[in-house]
Amino acid sequence: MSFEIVHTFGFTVYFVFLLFFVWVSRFEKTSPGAGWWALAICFALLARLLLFLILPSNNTHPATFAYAFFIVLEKPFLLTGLARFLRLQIRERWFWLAAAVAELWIILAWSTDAPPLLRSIGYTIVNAGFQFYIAWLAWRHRREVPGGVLMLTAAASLALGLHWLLAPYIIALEPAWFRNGFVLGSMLVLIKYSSLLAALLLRFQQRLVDAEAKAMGMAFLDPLTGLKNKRYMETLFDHALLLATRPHQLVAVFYIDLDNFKPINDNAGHAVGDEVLKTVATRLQSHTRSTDICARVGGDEFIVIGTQLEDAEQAYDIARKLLGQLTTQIPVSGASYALGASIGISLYPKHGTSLTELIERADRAMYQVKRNGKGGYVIYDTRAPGADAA
Ligand SMILES: Nc1nc2c(ncn2[C@@H]2O[C@H](COP(=O)(O)OP(=O)(O)OP(=O)(O)O)[C@@H](O)[C@H]2O)c(=O)[nH]1
Repeated sequence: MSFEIVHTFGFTVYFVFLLFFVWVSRFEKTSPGAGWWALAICFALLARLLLFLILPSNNTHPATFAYAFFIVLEKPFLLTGLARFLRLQIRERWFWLAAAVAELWIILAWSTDAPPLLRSIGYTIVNAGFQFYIAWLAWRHRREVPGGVLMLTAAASLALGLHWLLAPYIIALEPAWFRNGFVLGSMLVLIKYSSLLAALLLRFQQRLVDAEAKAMGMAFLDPLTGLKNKRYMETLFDHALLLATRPHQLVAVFYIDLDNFKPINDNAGHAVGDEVLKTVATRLQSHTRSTDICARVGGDEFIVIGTQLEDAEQAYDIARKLLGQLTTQIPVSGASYALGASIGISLYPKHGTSLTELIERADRAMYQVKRNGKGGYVIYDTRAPGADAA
């Protein structure tokens, strides 16, 4: 490949990356780093451009000087970008100090016309050191970005570090390697910047997904108990779940209202009341199937939807089990509290085919238990006073 083609390809790709980084840095809520990486790639681009413009003059001296000078400047920007992106508490001034020492070396070595190997050794060590440090940081924090892209950053940086250390010796032994080394280095640089760009975009996407999940959680979960809330039952509950039951199977809706919860609040305080409600939620959840739904729909009111029941008798068994759990003393901060519960039950499809209908009938059945002295369970009965005509 000719010198011009290699470089033109290199500039174009670097320039596109520069635009990408600038573009991504302008997204609101993007992790920091993109702006620093845009600056870093600017220096890599500038170094290449100068090499391209000066080298054809057949005087390699100013070309390699300019290249060395600008390629060193890329590194502290690159590392600062990574430190900011990963929110690392590291002393960034050491990056700039190392870069300043390398620049001083370059100026002194070139102005005193030191032999090529001596000229390059100072800045190749600093460049390689930066690359190894980037590789180590990216590897250490590889789990913080999905998709393992930071592992790619680490691998490309490690390879670039080795490249920087070995290339001057290889070129001294085999001058024809200069162009191959340049192409190889450019490829590794591109892999590294691609992985950093991917890391930015993946983290951006991860934050969106997390924010969405949090918003959904806040909207449809009860903040105290972590159970589903009333809004979930009204808007998100999948009615198809009820209908998905196999033939000859039932779904039972249990409307649970705690008995004598108010005195706990009044005597022991709201905070203890809250702990009691949390224990109730845990007990309901741990004594129902994972396919069942547990929700808190009011202060001390809960709904459990039991799916795939064989017969109505099984609904009684569940109600008995839940009642047993709720009447077992609840320990909070060294004291123990006694509760009771009134449970009304409705069955799909016998008492309704929509969740609203089933909840309303289970609620009525629950009130029947309350009226009869609390502490029990009953299945909705169309013949009971206040029930709809069958
Ligand atoms: N600690 C706590 N209490 C709550 C919360 N939400 C509602 N409550 C209280 O729960 C109580 C519910 O009232 P009731 O259902 O009449 O109380 P109860 O003693 O169980 O009455 P019965 O159902 O007739 O047995 C009220 O005192 C509300 O203030 C909450 O999030 N935390």
